[in-house]
Amino acid sequence: MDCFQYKNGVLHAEDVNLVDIAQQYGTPCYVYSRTAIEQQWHLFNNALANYPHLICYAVKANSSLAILNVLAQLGAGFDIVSGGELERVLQAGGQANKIVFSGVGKTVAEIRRALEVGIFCFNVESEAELLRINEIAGQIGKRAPISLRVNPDVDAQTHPYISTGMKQNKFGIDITLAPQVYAMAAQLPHIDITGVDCHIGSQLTTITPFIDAAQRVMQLVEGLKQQGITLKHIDFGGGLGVQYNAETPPSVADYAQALQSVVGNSPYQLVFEPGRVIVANAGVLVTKVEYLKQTPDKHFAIIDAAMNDLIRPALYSAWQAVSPIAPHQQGTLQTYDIVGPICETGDFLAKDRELILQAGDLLAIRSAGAYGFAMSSNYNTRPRVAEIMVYGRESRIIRQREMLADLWALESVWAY
Ligand SMILES: Cc1ncc(COP(=O)(O)O)c(C=O)c1O
Ligand SMILES: N[C@@H](CCCC[NH3+])C(=O)O
Repeated sequence: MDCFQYKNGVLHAEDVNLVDIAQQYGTPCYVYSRTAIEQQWHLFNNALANYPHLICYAVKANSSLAILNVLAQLGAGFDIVSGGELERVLQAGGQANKIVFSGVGKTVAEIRRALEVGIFCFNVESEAELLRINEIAGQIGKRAPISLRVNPDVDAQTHPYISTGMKQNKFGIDITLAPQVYAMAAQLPHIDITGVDCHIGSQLTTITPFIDAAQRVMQLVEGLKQQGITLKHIDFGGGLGVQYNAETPPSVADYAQALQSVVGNSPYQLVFEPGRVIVANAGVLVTKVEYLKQTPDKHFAIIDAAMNDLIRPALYSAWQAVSPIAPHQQGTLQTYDIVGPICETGDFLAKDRELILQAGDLLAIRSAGAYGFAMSSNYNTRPRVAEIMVYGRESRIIRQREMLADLWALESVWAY
């Protein structure tokens, strides 16, 4: 079920009218549908029902405590990439023993804390990191569960900035070198080898790169067995794409089926790290048109949200749908660039959209639940916006709009 639908000519989040949301909480604001998140979770979980599995939601996609809490209650594990994300997950009620820790730059303090709370596994991205984890585990009298994140050199056919599984990327350990790094790990006194991991990129819309990578990982796993190294789990990362526009990403069921068939009847626990597919289409950014502006060349709709609130269009030329919340029944269709008030030409949320608009209209930027608020900033001294969660007929504020004083609370002037 699509949780964002028009009812009586007004866009709703579940049963809540988005005009009412804008009045109650102000604009801009992010609005998330709790039901949509739950639906996506169940879709993913059910698709893996026949296999022992652990779904570790990728916290970076949307790390709001309320969203982490919804997923924790559903039994999710979490994929984290920083000490900050670790504390967020614990704060939101997530279980430490369902956390995988990815990322190329884990610090001493982050590793120590993860060992102390007892995470499921470190996804190790280099030999140097492996040695560091071994040393810290030794110092505090623990054994560290690890998997190597391997780089299978597969083209994920996505935007180059979010492709991670090619030789020239900084991520993972070259898969051809992995057998020798596993051999080294097996000799380290404070390391427990538990699995293997691979994440080749984000917003993948075809299944072939996933299958290519999985086949390479399975070859490695077979080779390791001959070396006397038996794994317990295989982590296929995240990356499944969603529909923003005309993409036709594989369904969750087809994706899960394809990967399970590569693994066959092997006795491994399968781990996944989905982010976007769980939350992207569960959120919208609600914004108001401040002005309409016409130049000899163009029509602009200047809105109260900007690239600091949602950077994906500026950063990746990403396309996200723009829906009028209470569309006009009549008026003139114009082709608008939807732009923010920030002093950058790259400050656009959408380009060339055919809309009937007036100043004061409310718009919903769709598919904004993933990598939206999480990537927002205070550029141009703009307070980060409020976040609202909707469930059925109810809405709650899950993050207050920042106040200006918050923005300089940590600063001081140097009176000289
Ligand atoms: C290691 C890792 N796991 C999981 C994800 C989640 O990816 P996605 O949101 O595309 O599912 C990412 C981001 O691409 C990542 O870097
Ligand atoms: N931030 C990216 C996804 C990056 C995934 C991080 N590994 C996006 O908005 O599409």
